[in-house]
Amino acid sequence: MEKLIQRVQQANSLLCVGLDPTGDDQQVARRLAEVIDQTSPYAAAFKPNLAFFLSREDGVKLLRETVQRIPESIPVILDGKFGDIANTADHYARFAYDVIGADAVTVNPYMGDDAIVPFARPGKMVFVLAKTSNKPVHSLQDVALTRGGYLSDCAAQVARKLDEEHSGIGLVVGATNASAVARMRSLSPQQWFLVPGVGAQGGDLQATLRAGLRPDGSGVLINTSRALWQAADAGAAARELVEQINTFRPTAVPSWI
Ligand SMILES: O=c1ccn([C@@H]2O[C@H](COP(=O)(O)O)[C@@H](O)[C@H]2O)c(=O)[nH]1
Repeated sequence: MEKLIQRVQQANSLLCVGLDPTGDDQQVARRLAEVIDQTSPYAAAFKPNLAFFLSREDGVKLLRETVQRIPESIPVILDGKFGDIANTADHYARFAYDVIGADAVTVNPYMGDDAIVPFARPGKMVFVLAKTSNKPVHSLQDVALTRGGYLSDCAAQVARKLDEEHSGIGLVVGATNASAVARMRSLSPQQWFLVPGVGAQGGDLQATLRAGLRPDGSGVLINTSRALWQAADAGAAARELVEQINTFRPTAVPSWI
């Protein structure tokens, strides 16, 4: 978390650059290098999605090389949506942190605390799926509880409890439902949110930031993947997005000026 906070301050950015590489192997290697190099000045974090690498023959090698290309000062969140019993989760954690060199992961909380805790190593961050961005059917997350609230609230409560015990536990909250973002923020006033859904999924940036930003103008990482991958100039697109995000937060002078 310290690395993330330092980077957010250094770049004056809450942008998470998603890396969901598509195309043939040669194109992908070239485009990954281009996107990383062009967007690095504006990135608070990078988020490679594991599926887009594992679907290639040399996917793990490509993922390692991708992470190695990212400047050391910028946190890498490996979006693997891991979630299994503790001894299996421990192997996923070794893969993410020791093999790949990630600073953080995404985890599916459905199997409970022991699916999450092995990832909570000192100096690492864990983003727990709470209210995801996909629409429209949330037959589990939107189940209404008899005590009030929704099943997704339980994920937020588990993440908050684990954050108090281990620190560095945040939430994944989709940008496609601003009122859910607000509800998650009321349940987790201090935790970091990883927020996908802006760009290709049509999430409302302004409404999301209004609902999700902490009073200090931080605590939210806005992820966008396809919109940057497909941009003619990924650097310009990233910069523009950072500027839009910063109009909704108290800003310092960006480092790139
Ligand atoms: O709720 C979630 C959790 C994760 N994702 C992931 O984020 C990116 C979004 O990509 P876009 O191209 O910006 O739509 C992708 O890797 C998803 O797997 C999510 O979208 N929603």
